[in-house]
Amino acid sequence: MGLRVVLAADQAGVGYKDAIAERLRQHPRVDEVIDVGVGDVSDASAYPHLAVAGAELIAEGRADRGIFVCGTGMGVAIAANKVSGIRASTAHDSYSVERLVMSNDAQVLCLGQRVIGLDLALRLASEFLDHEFDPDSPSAEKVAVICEYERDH
Ligand SMILES: O=C[C@H](O)[C@H](O)COP(=O)(O)O
Repeated sequence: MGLRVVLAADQAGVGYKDAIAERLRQHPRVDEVIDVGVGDVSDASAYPHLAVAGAELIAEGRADRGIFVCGTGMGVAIAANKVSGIRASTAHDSYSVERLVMSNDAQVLCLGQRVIGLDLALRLASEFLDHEFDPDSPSAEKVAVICEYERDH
């Protein structure tokens, strides 16, 4: 089965979010693109509303991965990480995107529209979906520490 990918952005990230949506509809690993908004640049909803809405879809098992965009990629990451079970980070280079999945088993990649160019954002979004966490790798027990903390607090 392919991936269900949820996209979210505030008005500072909606341009890249829409471009990524178009690109991901052609991605061989993507079955479904779920867009939680904002719909256009006139919507001034604050980034935490969109990031939390997207992260909740993943936490509820209704999406597999998320790509969230704001001005820097940092606000949506901070907000998404407040949703229990979600691991999200900004990553603006290929190596970090690879390790975001392979080391951290993150479900959400966050990008900053005011920080990187569109071509790089599109490439990183695609690469993020090409990586698959190995639950038998040595990284798994480190991720488990995060999950245990969340469960116990
Ligand atoms: O992290 C926050 C985002 O970059 C957001 O798009 C812009 O937030 P600001 O208007 O508070 O700078």
